[in-house]
Amino acid sequence: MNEYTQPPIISMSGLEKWYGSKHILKGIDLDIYPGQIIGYIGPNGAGKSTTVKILCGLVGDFKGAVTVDGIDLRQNPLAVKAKIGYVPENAELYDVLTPMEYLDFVGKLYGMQEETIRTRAERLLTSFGLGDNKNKRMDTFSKGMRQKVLLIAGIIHNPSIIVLDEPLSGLDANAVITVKELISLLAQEGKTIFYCSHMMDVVEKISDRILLINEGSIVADGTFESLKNEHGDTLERIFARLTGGTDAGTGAAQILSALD
Ligand SMILES: Nc1ncnc2c1ncn2[C@@H]1O[C@H](COP(=O)(O)OP(=O)(O)OP(=O)(O)O)[C@@H](O)[C@H]1O
Repeated sequence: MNEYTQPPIISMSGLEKWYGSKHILKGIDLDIYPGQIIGYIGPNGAGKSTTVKILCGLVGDFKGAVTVDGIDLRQNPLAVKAKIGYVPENAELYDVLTPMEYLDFVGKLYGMQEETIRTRAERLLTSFGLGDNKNKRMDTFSKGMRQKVLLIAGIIHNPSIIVLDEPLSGLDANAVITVKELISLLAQEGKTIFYCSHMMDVVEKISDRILLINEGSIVADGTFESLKNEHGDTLERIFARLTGGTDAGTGAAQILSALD
């Protein structure tokens, strides 16, 4: 199973997005193949979330074409949404609900049977250490607990593509390990993972293909090994070199001197 034997599961061509006069995405052409773990990295404001929100049908009014498993996003957004599980970075949860109620709501939006939702929700909540909290209102939850519920909501319908926007923010070290492991297992099952993150060490380890976006354009695309051979030894340095960033020492020194 690789890019040469199967058609792409996600195809973007000439993808452009403007917000008012701001040109956010400047022509993205990408073919992503089943089972790939894509690490999508780039500086703040580069366009990562915008790309994935378009892919997930949450942002419209774009130029270019997006197809998912051969389905055109513009023509059939509902069919595309059914194939994708989206885990946003900081979503508003319905705080007054319990995880079980929230997951029931989400599962029904995906047309799942009540019994399947309940069984899966209970098993997933237990796996994430939230079994004892499944019937507690989420307004009492910590950031990490909420993030876990969002993760579960993103995968409960067993989608073939999972899009994660900074899924590890707020998670403790144990949960980070669980999610990293989960991403690998999901990919082994043939699911495609599209993973936006600033955590270079994690991206380096789990991705089999890294995409670097800078100012709305993809400036690097390859395995970590191939990027390393071409651009530098660590993902942090590759990132800094290709996005015109300063090295960490210089940046920190500038901040400190601004306090003089
Ligand atoms: N709804 C919106 N209206 C206007 N501008 C927006 C909107 N959403 C995003 N932008 C702008 O689009 C640009 C790209 O934002 P985006 O959230 O895609 O970046 P990102 O790469 O995900 O950044 P970060 O790493 O900070 O999450 C930013 O300049 C942002 O201000």
